[in-house]
Amino acid sequence: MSEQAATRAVLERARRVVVKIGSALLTNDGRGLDEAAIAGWVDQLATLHDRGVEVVLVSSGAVAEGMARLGWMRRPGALHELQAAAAVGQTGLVQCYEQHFARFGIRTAQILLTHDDLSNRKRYLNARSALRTLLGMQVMAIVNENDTVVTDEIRFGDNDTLGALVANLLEADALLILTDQEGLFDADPRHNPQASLIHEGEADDPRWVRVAGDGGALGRGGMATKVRAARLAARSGAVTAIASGRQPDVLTRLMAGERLGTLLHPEHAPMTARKRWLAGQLQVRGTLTLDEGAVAGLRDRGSSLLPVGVVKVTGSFRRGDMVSCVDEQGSVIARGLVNYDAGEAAHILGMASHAISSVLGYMEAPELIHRDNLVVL
Ligand SMILES: Nc1ncnc2c1ncn2[C@@H]1O[C@H](COP(=O)(O)OP(=O)(O)O)[C@@H](O)[C@H]1O
Ligand SMILES: N[C@@H](CCC(=O)OP(=O)(O)O)C(=O)O
Repeated sequence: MSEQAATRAVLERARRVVVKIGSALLTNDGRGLDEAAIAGWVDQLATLHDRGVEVVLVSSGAVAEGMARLGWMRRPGALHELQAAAAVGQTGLVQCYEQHFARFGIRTAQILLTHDDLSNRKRYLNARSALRTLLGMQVMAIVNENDTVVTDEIRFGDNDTLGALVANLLEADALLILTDQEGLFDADPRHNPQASLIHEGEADDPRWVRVAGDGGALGRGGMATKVRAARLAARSGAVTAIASGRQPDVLTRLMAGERLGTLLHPEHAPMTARKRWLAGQLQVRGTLTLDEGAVAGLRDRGSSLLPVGVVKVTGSFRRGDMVSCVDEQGSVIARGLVNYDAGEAAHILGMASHAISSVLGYMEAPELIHRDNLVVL
């Protein structure tokens, strides 16, 4: 078997998949939901469901449908208006899916998540067990961001990231991202008609970040967030396909191993669930700059981060917050939950751990970040 065929066969074997359908595709050129297209994807999802593939759907479209229902021609800039449009549109979105899945006797459930839900460990575990239970009951879960309650600071914004985190949560075999382009091109085809499609590659390949641009008028993150989503999904071992939702039978063809769209596969062994949860956190409260020895310790030996390897502390964080670890050139090396607040960390940086109690008057822990709470990126 050729290497390409072997790669595509991953999808033939996939038993649990997350399918993400983007705004750019769902929304009939900004005139509300494209119901005929939705009916077509539901037909394919029902086929996969009948074959015993476990599917979770991440669907955008609430804001666009809300705008159409409210008669708004332009996407509002103000957050409270976006929240209102999402509230109006989300009911229509789920109703549309529900009606079409009912043709196949498939029950549906709506799950609205925020970044907070996935960063709080307890709520993350709750979301995971609810989704697993729904899968066990063969219910089609339809996930979206809970746009009505998020603020700019804590929103995913695009649904690619949300799709990847759901793939992580469920340890899905694949993330299938449907959009309005055939896949990832070596330049944005909206501006470069000569751009050519990338068929296969590794999710972590730095070249993809350079070629992936932003989104169109309807979508949010463009290819940049799809490439990032593929990297996130790879952390739990999932392969990501990016393909055009307008291709007839795109989902069933992808799952039959057909060479459609772009396939980005994981290069490394999957991280543990806890490390993935750490890696998925978006809110970072500060930065620790590490010397060369500490960078090598984290990268090559999986060590904890000790104060002696830190040369600079920035930001205002408390014990237990997420901080970023960078090298002296500013490249991000790792991320983790810190054992000391910013003021304490600034006092003990560069010191041997046995000196912590004499400087601070106490010692919470000998390391600034324990290796169990640290994820190397
Ligand atoms: N390298 C690239 N390859 C393909 N599409 C790209 C690339 N860079 C930017 N894009 C743009 O990304 C858009 C898809 O993303 P987006 O508009 O966010 O859609 P969705 O709502 O489906 O997530 C495409 O319409 C395309 O113009
Ligand atoms: N949560 C938003 C979707 C955000 C969005 O458009 O994301 P994307 O489909 O990734 O471009 C909505 O339902 O309108």
